[in-house]
This record gives sequence, C-alpha cells and structure tokens, in this order.
Amino acid sequence: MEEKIAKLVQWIQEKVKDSGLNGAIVGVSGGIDSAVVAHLIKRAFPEDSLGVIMPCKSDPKDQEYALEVIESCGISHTTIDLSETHTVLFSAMEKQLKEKGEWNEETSRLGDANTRARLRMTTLYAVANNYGYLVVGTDNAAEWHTGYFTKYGDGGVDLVPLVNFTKGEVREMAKVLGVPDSIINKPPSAGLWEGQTDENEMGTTYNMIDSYLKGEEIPEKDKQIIDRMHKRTEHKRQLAYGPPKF
Ligand SMILES: Nc1ncnc2c1ncn2[C@@H]1O[C@H](COP(=O)(O)OP(=O)(O)OC[C@H]2O[C@@H]([n+]3cccc(C(=O)O)c3)[C@H](O)[C@@H]2O)[C@@H](O)[C@H]1O
Ligand SMILES: Nc1ncnc2c1ncn2[C@@H]1O[C@H](COP(=O)(O)OP(=O)(O)OP(=O)(O)O)[C@@H](O)[C@H]1O
Ligand SMILES: [Mg+2]
Repeated sequence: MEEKIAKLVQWIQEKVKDSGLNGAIVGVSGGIDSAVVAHLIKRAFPEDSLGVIMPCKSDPKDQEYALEVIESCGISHTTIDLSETHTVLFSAMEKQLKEKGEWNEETSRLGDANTRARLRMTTLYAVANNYGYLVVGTDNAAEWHTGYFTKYGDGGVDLVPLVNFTKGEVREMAKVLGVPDSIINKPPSAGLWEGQTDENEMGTTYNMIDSYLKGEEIPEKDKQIIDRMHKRTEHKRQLAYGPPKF
C-alpha cells in the first residue's frame, strides 16, 4: 500500500505540473474518501494544498469529523458555510415553480440534495481559481461504477485519484496514511439528508460492490442492483455529447 500511495502522490504531482497550475484542493466532509484525498494532496503539495469544509444544513458532528481529518494530515483549510446560499437558491426556484403550479414535491428531496453537491462544486472551483489549484475528486471504484455521485456535483472535478481503488482499498490506504479510526469506522454517508447512509440508499453494500468488481461471486439480488445502477448512470461517466455530424 505504501508503494501505491507513493505512486498516487507522484501521479497527482505530475497532473498538476502538466496543467501548469500550482497545487490541489479537495472538499473535506469528514468521511473517509475525502480524508484519504486530503492526505494525498498534502503529501503531493505540502505548501500548496487546501481542504475546504462546506457545511450545508449538515449535521454539526460532520464538521467535527472534518476538523479531525484536517488535523490528522496538517493540511491548510478553510470553512465556507453554504446553508444560507442553498436556502436562497432553492427556495427561489421552489417559489417560482409553485406559482406556476408545476412544483414536484416527490422529486424535490433529491433535487435539494443534488443542489448541495453542486453548490460545493461551484465553491471549490471558485476557491481553486483563487489559488491556481486543480479540484481533486474523491470517487472510488465502487461509487464510479455505480454512478453513486451527483453529476456535475461531487462528480464535477479535475482529477479522480481513487477511481481504480475499491472502498476496501480506500480503507486500507486510510489506515496507512494515518486517518483517524473514528473516520475509518463510521458508516459512509453522502450527508445529503438527515440519517442518509450510502448502503441504505443503494440497497447493497460496498463489500458487495467491491467483490463484484473483483470478479467474485455475489448474490443475484446484489448483482441486479449493481448492474441496474451501472446502466442507468452511464451518462455520468462521460462528458455531454452531441449527435454524429450530419
Ligand atoms: N440517459 C441520460 N443521458 C444524459 N443525461 C441523463 C440521462 N439520464 C439522466 N440524466 C441526467 O442526469 C440527472 C440525474 O443524475 P444526478 O443529477 O447525478 O442525480 P441522481 O443520480 O438521481 O442522484 C444522485 C445520487 O448520488 C448520490 N450521491 C450524491 C452525492 C454524493 C454522494 C456520496 O456518496 O457522497 C452520493 C445521491 O444520494 C443520489 O442517490 C438527470 O436529472 C438528468 O439531467
Ligand atoms: N460538508 C462537506 N464539506 C466539504 N466537502 C464535502 C462535504 N460533503 C461532501 N463533500 C464532498 O463530496 C464528496 C463526496 O462525498 P462522499 O460521502 O462520497 O465521500 P466522503 O464523505 O469523503 O466518504 P464517505 O463515503 O465515508 O462518506 C466528499 O468526499 C467531499 O469531497
Ligand atoms: Mg460522506
């Protein structure tokens, strides 16, 4: 794992150098994926890396976890609270659509949640622009395969160093990097609504997805869930495209 970490750090350094920019930035949620990325970019650019904590009506406990991550790697950080911005934007949209009688209550929770992820993306790019940094994403192989991320939200990034690492490998990497156990052992959550956990929402587990990606046998029920998620999210793994030339 130490060797893989060294290669990843070198890869990040090369990509930033190729871009002509100065360093790297990541949103730090208090979860394990962003903890690992924060450690990696701090190693790659000790003086030119930044972790951004962006509460958005989030559980205050998440911010404490995020600060633990910052402390564990010693990365520079800043906190930008997006709660008010989210309320202003989302309620303006809600008001207009309600006035037209076209508001869809049923889909609104996901719309609200994905707006949080996209506000974080917008914020990261604005801060990155200020420092001349690349935006580093945190998706791992399991999330990438299932499309379990918000298109142009947490999926809207410049580099995705963990994209070929299973969630299990991310956990191993976290231990080696010195991510606190409190972060490694808590249930993965997108934190997009109260009580959300990834595995409840997906209806399968990261262990199952990891096994499937490694070519191991898994129950038919889990296979079907994973295949369905993969197929429905194909569009998220490529940039917007047009028709062939005619
Ligand atoms: N075939 C197609 N071709 C091109 N575009 C297509 C499309 N089908 C949908 N779309 C577009 O994609 C949109 C749906 O995708 P998207 O907006 O991403 O939304 P969606 O996939 O419905 O929701 C995002 C999921 O990711 C989860 N998530 C988000 C953020 C972080 C994390 C985490 O683990 O931390 C997890 C979240 O809980 C939720 O389950 C549609 O509204 C439509 O605009
Ligand atoms: N409150 C937040 N502040 C800053 N960034 C955030 C916040 N919430 C989410 N993000 C960003 O969105 C990414 C996607 O979240 P995701 O839940 O998949 O990863 P994680 O929280 O790092 O790990 P875990 O899977 O353990 O929850 C995070 O890694 C982080 O970069
Ligand atoms: Mg999380």
